[in-house]
Amino acid sequence: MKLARLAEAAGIAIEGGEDIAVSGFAIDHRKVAPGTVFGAFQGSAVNGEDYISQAVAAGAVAVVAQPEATVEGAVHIAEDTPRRAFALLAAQYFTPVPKTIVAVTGTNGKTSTVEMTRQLWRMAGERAASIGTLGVTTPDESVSTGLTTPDIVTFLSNMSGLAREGVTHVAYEASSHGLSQYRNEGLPVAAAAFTNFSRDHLDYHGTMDEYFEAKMRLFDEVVDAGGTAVVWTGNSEWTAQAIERARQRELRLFTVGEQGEDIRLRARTPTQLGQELEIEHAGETRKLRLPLIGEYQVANALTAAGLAIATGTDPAAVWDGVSRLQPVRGRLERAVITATGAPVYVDYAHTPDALEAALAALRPHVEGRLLCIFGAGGDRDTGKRAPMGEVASRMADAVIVTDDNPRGEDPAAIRGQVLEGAGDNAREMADRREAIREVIESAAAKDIVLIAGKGHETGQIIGSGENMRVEPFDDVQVARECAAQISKNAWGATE
Ligand SMILES: CC(=O)N[C@H]1[C@@H](OP(=O)(O)OP(=O)(O)OC[C@H]2O[C@@H](n3ccc(=O)[nH]c3=O)[C@H](O)[C@@H]2O)O[C@H](CO)[C@@H](O)[C@@H]1O[C@H](C)C(=O)N[C@@H](C)C(=O)N[C@H](CCC(=O)O)C(=O)O
Ligand SMILES: Nc1ncnc2c1ncn2[C@@H]1O[C@H](COP(=O)(O)OP(=O)(O)OP(=O)(O)O)[C@@H](O)[C@H]1O
Ligand SMILES: N[C@H](CCC[C@H](N)C(=O)O)C(=O)O
Ligand SMILES: [Mg+2]
Repeated sequence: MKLARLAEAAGIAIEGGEDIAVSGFAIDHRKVAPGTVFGAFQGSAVNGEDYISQAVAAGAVAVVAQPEATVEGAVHIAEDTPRRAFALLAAQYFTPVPKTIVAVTGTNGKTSTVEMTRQLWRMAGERAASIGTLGVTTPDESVSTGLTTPDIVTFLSNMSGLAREGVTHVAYEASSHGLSQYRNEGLPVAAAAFTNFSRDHLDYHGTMDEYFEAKMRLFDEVVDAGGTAVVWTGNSEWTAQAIERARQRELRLFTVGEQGEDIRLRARTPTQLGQELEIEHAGETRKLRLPLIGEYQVANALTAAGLAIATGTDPAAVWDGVSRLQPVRGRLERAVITATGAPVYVDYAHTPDALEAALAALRPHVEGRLLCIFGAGGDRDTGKRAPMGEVASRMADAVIVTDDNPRGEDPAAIRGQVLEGAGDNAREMADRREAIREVIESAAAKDIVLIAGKGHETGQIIGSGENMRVEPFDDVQVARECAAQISKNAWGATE
């Protein structure tokens, strides 16, 4: 494909390029091969512009970079927002793409919502996939990408790969990092959802307002003009602002929730294994059985239903699908029931709001004590730690603060910061496996155990840079091993 043609289709002005053939795109100079367009971006760790000459030496035919950057020996595509221009250009190269694409943003619930949207489409007979924290999930397999929002080249090539496999519907998760770094751009996005907004990632965004602005790029710029904004109507001021932004862009507004205009949640009754919902849609009231526990999953399931309906799926098939939704890996996943009969749940709550939602989800099912084990990640927003301690202490009966990916920080210092917000019912225990073992051992028949923070993760990240190592650790698996070991001991079996 010729550079000039790609640029023209992307609406980017360049001089020449008629004879230059493009054979790929890269944002890391180590991935440049002859014929590559290189995106040189200023990052938070290094400046990609420092690698331009090495990229050209490796065969880059064009470099998308700020006007001030020096490019010799290749076409300089000079743009003030090079990440955006690069995305638009690359999107012309990675084709075809699935015909129906939707995106989900919000502090919590993105992974659950994209996964449920995928399930609803699939049950309605579409070939559907999702992209997010759990990786790329297609009708045939699930492959992890490492990040919630992959880099732009991986993202676009995944999208066209999915289209080539015959996938027609994709729901992707738009994290605030991904949005602010233009990691998913350039594709037609028919509908975008906003789940909720609360504290996280202030290490990166600085203030709540800036964090919100990053998310709002989804409504302001990424979703198609004339597309749909699906908004879960929590009670927060942020929801109202998101609705206002959708109005300003003249998007079709589709609101969901207790105050929802399009899908109204009229009643919710927890049952032993799920919940009964009464909803109103298109002037009709209907009762649904959601086979998942937790109020927060109602928000995600109905937001997913909104996305499916907004993209033309038959509502009858959507409502039928809601009653058959499968649990999302690591989100209130029941790992095991202890020998005494206490269920042990694993959840990915890693913000104060999510921890509150997860504990609130379990509370109606608790007849004895609610026991909670969690930690906070290193090299991440430090200000969320004490509020997480406060929430856990307030909502659970007993709390153990342990380690969760300490990365480059001193784990004891992280635990200390969490404990600053916690009360007398909380204590610390560095070793996560030990903490899980002890709680499972002490859990009585009517207790419920929540192990929060790592969800689907399969490793404990310790150290950073060259000293970084990942020790295998899977909360679900560890809980099962501990429960099995304890029941074996209880029955007097020998090793
Ligand atoms: C802070 C952050 O988000 N960093 C991400 C970002 O890096 P950056 O653009 O700042 O890159 P940088 O490392 O400073 O390098 C600048 C540029 O130079 C290039 N480079 C760099 C070195 C070199 O030798 N040659 C070279 O060309 C890099 O490819 C890059 O284009 O872009 C990189 C490529 O896309 C990501 O790998 C990297 O994710 C890091 C590893 C990370 O930990 N990100 C986390 C915080 C993250 O993004 N999380 C969110 C999830 C949040 C949530 O779910 O709530 C996510 O979407 O995954
Ligand atoms: N709608 C919701 N409201 C409040 N909390 C939620 C909601 N959905 C999920 N949570 C909480 O957040 C955790 C993470 O959920 P999920 O993975 O779906 O969110 P996410 O937005 O993708 O998170 P991340 O930013 O890490 O990718 C859940 O395990 C649960 O504790
Ligand atoms: N995507 C989130 C996940 C955090 C999960 C938690 N286990 C941690 O490591 O903090 C982040 O990168 O902040
Ligand atoms: Mg996610």
